[in-house]
Amino acid sequence: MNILLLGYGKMGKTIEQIALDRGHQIAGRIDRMADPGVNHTDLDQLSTESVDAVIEFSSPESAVENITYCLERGWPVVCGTTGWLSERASVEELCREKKGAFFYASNYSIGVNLFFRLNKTLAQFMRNYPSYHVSMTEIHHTEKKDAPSGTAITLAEGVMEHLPNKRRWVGKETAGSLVDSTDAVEIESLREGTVPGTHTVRYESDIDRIEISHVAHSRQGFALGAVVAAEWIVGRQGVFGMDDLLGE
Ligand SMILES: NC(=O)C1=CN([C@@H]2O[C@H](COP(=O)(O)OP(=O)(O)OC[C@H]3O[C@@H](n4cnc5c(N)ncnc54)[C@H](OP(=O)(O)O)[C@@H]3O)[C@@H](O)[C@H]2O)C=CC1
Ligand SMILES: O=C(O)C1=N[C@H](C(=O)O)C[C@H](O)C1
Repeated sequence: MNILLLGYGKMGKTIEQIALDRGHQIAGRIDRMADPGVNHTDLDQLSTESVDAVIEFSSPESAVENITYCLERGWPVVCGTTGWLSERASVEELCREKKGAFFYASNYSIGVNLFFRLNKTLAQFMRNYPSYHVSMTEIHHTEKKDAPSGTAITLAEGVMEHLPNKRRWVGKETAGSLVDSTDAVEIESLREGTVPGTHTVRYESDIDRIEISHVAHSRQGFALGAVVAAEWIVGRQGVFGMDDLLGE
């Protein structure tokens, strides 16, 4: 399969290695260009048939433009970029309108997706124990542009699904300035060295603490999941996520 890489940074390079190991070819590698027009000129030179699927791991500012371009060209897109989800509805709408294929996951690692399920199950248990206060911490490398991480937001959404008194999430720094944050899941974002991604969900009472954590040792799991999603999306039409790939 011919894969176009949009974003050729830490993730793009890891994905390339895994894609080659799995027998795929790289149709192109597009990284940041000073002038966005230059970027598209490069893409315009690729024939539609030379790309079977696009894997997009760029930046919060460029993701929507990149995805839109690919959907217009009829290329299936697997996107891992975080920090752009306020525009998710319009991207998904465009995908349906174009009868295209779009796959998004805040985290492509199988382990994290198991952790998402564990998080929901734990939240279901905790529903009957309101003396426990839920909060989260995510730790990433210092180059990360967005906070909280996309994964932390997905975890907070999983908690909100099962704890009726939690209706939104807030960054820890904002929580302190709110008059009332009792209806919010507080997320602390820490940036340290080269940490690939650590997420902790915590339930704290006066008596004790229950905590679950996922610690990524490298970017391999994220990259492998994205390549598997690209293999899976070819020939499909619609808007997809990891539950479609892994089975509910
Ligand atoms: N869903 C998941 O499983 C995972 C998601 N991520 C997310 O993926 C994204 C990328 O992460 P990572 O690779 O670590 O980040 P990097 O900063 O290492 O790489 C991103 C690359 O994209 C380039 N870029 C910027 N603008 C464009 C553009 N318009 N078109 C193409 N490329 C562009 C950047 O160039 P320049 O440096 O010049 O700006 C950079 O080289 C982030 O949003 C991150 O949160 C990361 C890991 C896992
Ligand atoms: O930027 C990163 O590195 C990561 N981003 C994703 C996120 O925001 O959740 C996934 C992973 O944690 C690594």
